[in-house]
Order: sequence, then C-alpha cells, then structure tokens
Amino acid sequence: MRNKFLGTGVPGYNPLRKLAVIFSGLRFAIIYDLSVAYKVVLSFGVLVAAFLLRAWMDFLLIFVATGLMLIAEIFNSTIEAVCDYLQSAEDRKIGAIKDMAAASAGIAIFLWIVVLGYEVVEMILHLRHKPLLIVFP
Ligand SMILES: Nc1ncnc2c1ncn2[C@@H]1O[C@H](COP(=O)(O)OP(=O)(O)OP(=O)(O)O)[C@@H](O)[C@H]1O
Repeated sequence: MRNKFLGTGVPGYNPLRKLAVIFSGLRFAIIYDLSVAYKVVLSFGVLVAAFLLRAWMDFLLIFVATGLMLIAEIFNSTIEAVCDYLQSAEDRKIGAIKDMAAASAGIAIFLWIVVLGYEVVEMILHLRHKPLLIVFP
C-alpha cells in the first residue's frame, strides 16, 4: 500500500485495489464487532421489507440511516484502536478522546433506532390493514 507522505509503496491509481481495501475494512468492522454485525443484519431485513413493499423513500431513509450508523461505528472503532495503539495505559486524554468518539457513534445509533423503529411500526400497521401488500404491492 502506498504511503504518500513517506513516498513508499506502489504508486498509481488502482480502483480495484481501493475496492478490496474498502471490503477488507468492512469485513473487519462487521465480523469482529458483533454490535455492528447485528445492526447490519437488522437493517438488511427491514431494507428487504421496504423493497418488497416498493416503499422507495422509506428504503432510501433506512439505507442512509444505516450508512450513517456504520460510518460512525467504524470511525469509533478506528479511533479506539489508534488510542490503544498509542497508549494502552490509563490516560485521561485517551479517555476523553474515546468518550467523544463513542458520543458520535451513540448519536448515529440513536438516529438509526428512530428511523428503523418508525419504519418497522409503519410496515406492521400497513400490513395489518393490507396483508397481501407484500405479494401484490
Ligand atoms: N487508556 C484509557 N485511559 C482512560 N480511559 C479509558 C482508556 N481506555 C478506555 N477508557 C475509558 O473506557 C471507555 C470504553 O473504552 P473501550 O476502549 O473499552 O471501548 P469499548 O467499551 O470497547 O467500546 P466499543 O464497544 O465501541 O468497542 C472509554 O470511553 C473511556 O472512557
């Protein structure tokens, strides 16, 4: 991997390599963090339901809220890992940095819960009145 500051690594633009890096990061975030994995699975289920109901705006809203939650969770884990790498001993500054990172993840998770909760309740109410809607939207 190229380090543009040190001038080391393989130069040049390689989109496939970038994609591989993105998927590797996602794999780390989802496989090694159960709290992220179950949220992604939950979102996927609700996304499929929104797709079957042809509720495109709801689909987009769930998609954006899930993306926001994933971004914040991944940044939070990254900051925690950098902190632990730089200072594994007890340190007040590290504690404050980690707390701030956790706060940003907490806000994104709160928004995700509000969106997902609203969407699930809406879908249940919808299907209670028109149960065949999932087959014949
Ligand atoms: N080196 C440290 N010095 C001082 N306080 C710390 C330190 N490491 C962690 N903490 C405190 O413990 C809290 C939890 O940190 P930790 O790294 O254990 O995250 P976590 O609970 O594993 O979070 P997540 O579930 O997102 O992985 C931090 O928010 C911080 O307040």
